[in-house]
Amino acid sequence: MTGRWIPPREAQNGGVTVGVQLLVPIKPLHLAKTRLRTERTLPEEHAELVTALAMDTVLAAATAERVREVLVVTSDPALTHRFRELGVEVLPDSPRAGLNAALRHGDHLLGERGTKVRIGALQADLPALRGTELDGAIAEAGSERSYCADRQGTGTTLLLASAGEALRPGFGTDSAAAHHESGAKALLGSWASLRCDVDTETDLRAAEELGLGSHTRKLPRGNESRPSRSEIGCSGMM
Ligand SMILES: Nc1nc2c(ncn2[C@@H]2O[C@H](COP(=O)(O)OP(=O)(O)OP(=O)(O)O)[C@@H](O)[C@H]2O)c(=O)[nH]1
Ligand SMILES: C=C(OP(=O)(O)O)C(=O)O
Repeated sequence: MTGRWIPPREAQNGGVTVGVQLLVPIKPLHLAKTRLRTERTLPEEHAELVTALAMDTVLAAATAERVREVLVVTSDPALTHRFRELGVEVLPDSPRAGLNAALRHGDHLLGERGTKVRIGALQADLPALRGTELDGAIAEAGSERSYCADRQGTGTTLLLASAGEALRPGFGTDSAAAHHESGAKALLGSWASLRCDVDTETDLRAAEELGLGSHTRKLPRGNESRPSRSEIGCSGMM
């Protein structure tokens, strides 16, 4: 895909930039979303799936009125190329630095630019995301540090810093509780598309029921008829 998608919004309100800058972290493709991989998954198929999930997430987030800009944080060269082709800014990450380190790094880089913006983090695996639901969550957050839990209630799909503050990400196991303990307000709206992060096949089916974005929707599904990687003599890491 080529061509610019949607330019960052330049709205200003008394010198303060309006809207949230959302950081979307993505692991290198061969390391990401291991729970969606089976023995039968080909490396290039897996890379396409992870890319499609992230593209649908980023493109949907960019349609939200309350989002000024979406920035991908990754060290993956193919992802960097794909997103830059779309006109999405990509911030560099150091390989294997970890999710929270990647987000702190992105927050720091944006802070160095000196614009007074509100920072948030959005998971890259929300392929059914609707911009209107993201808008609803940002509206409910008001100016407070806030988080949106995933549909299981344990993880976090969206973290918003309060305006002018650092993000202080606490992603990882039980991050919803960690963000709650850090003083963030729980966002309680019933935004199914914002809560449906995709870690497993079951999650992917749930996202499918909500309506997948166009990149994920067009991928072939099901690989039961194909021989497994060991059957065709593949070994080692993807
Ligand atoms: N830039 C960056 N992103 C990361 C890093 N670690 C995790 N992420 C991203 O953070 C998001 C949340 O992570 P998970 O939902 O656990 O996804 P995952 O680690 O790819 O999936 P599993 O291998 O199944 O655990 C995903 O979009 C990851 O790609 C990192 O070190 N750097
Ligand atoms: C890292 C997280 O994602 P997941 O629970 O989807 O692995 C998180 O929610 O903090």
